Amino acid sequence: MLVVDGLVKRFGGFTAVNNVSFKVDQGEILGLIGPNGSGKSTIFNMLSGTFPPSAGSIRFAGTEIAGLPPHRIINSGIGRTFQIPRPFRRLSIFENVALAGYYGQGSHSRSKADEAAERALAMVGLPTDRTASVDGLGAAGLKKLELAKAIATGPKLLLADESLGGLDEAEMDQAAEMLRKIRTELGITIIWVEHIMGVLMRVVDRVMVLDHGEKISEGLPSAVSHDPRVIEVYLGTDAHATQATAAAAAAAGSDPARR
Ligand SMILES: Nc1ncnc2c1ncn2[C@@H]1O[C@H](COP(=O)(O)OP(=O)(O)OP(=O)(O)O)[C@@H](O)[C@H]1O
Repeated sequence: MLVVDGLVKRFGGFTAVNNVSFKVDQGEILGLIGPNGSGKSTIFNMLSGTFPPSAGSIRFAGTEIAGLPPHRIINSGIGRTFQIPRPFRRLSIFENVALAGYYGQGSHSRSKADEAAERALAMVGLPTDRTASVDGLGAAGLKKLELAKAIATGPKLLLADESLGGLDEAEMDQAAEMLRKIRTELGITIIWVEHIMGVLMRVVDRVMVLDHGEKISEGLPSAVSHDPRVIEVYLGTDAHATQATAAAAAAAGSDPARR
């Protein structure tokens, strides 16, 4: 579905992403991890058209999209969430999501945008009435709103920049379950950037690890969590817990009822 080849991003003389290649298959959840500043958001920004790559190719569903503007990319079926939710505070929850739906579909039908908003809000478990205010939402609610906005754009591929940092255990579990549901029920392929390995490793099919803008590891969670380089640059003292989570997820994954 997505084939990225030799992706490079330079900011002046600084190379933030250096010759990164990877593929994502239809229906997959790929975890994208790495230390702060390793280039994860920069990759998302290139995939979503926020800025053009300095070099390299991004093929989505067979079409080259590198360097296209964000509205063209969103209309082609790539949606994204942002780490820091910034909803329009003067609009209701519904209006925020409907606006995203209106922008994302490209065809500019108000009724289709409203329908997309209703479906997306029901999916994430937020009120579908037209007047509920954004002001009542806490951290978990704002993240749901962010997801609903992305879903309303009708993506085939979702770039989820989650950052579950501010949430409690139950809310994190719910957010992880939500991504699974989005994949299973809506058939949306997902790339997920998240620092909390105890949640991410339970959900993803594969993991790709960046360090200083370069891909240093890629594979099944169980294998990547044992990779000495990944432990050295990223997992550190979390390595054992991460390995245990990945092993438990692999065991659960062989049970079809859990997939
Ligand atoms: N617009 C920009 N101009 C200059 N440098 C930038 C720009 N955007 C990102 N960078 C630099 O590129 C590097 C990669 O940043 P990026 O935000 O992609 O990392 P990240 O892996 O997403 O980090 P985090 O986990 O903290 O979100 C960093 O050194 C950052 O300072």
